[in-house]
Amino acid sequence: MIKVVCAIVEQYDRVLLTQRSEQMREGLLWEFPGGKVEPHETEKNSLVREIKEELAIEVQPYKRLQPIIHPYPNYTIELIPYLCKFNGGVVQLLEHKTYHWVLPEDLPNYSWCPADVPIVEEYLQVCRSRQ
Ligand SMILES: Nc1nc2c([nH]c(=O)n2[C@@H]2O[C@H](COP(=O)(O)OP(=O)(O)OP(=O)(O)O)[C@@H](O)[C@H]2O)c(=O)[nH]1
Repeated sequence: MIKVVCAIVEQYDRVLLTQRSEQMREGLLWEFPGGKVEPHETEKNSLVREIKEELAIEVQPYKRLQPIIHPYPNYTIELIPYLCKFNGGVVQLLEHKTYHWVLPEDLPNYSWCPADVPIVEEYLQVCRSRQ
């Protein structure tokens, strides 16, 4: 199973989404940015590294949400979401097609990677519990 971490980066009342580029697996679908955890790397270190490599911004993971195990046709991933603070930098698209800063209420309107659908749901619950 491939272990993948993803970042729910919050700034003010919006959250950062990225669209995978055409050449990537799950091309053109939307995701929370992140990537595979390398051996001997902690989940948080891996997430900070991936976000810097892909988007050139600094994030600070502070809360792990419920991991999702999702079988794709040729491999299975464990997708581990973290709520993250935005710690600065300007987003540069080094791998993705595009990005959006989105209000939580608009999250269901995106074409998500299938593994992200329950994560979006849990995040919306987190947002509701804050009100
Ligand atoms: N980063 C990320 N990957 C996700 C999400 N949801 C999801 O199904 N995935 C899948 O998890 C896998 C992670 O691959 P990746 O391509 O982002 O990871 P990476 O940058 O480390 O990959 P690389 O080895 O191609 O450089 C892909 O199959 C991707 O489609 C998500 O929200 N974020």
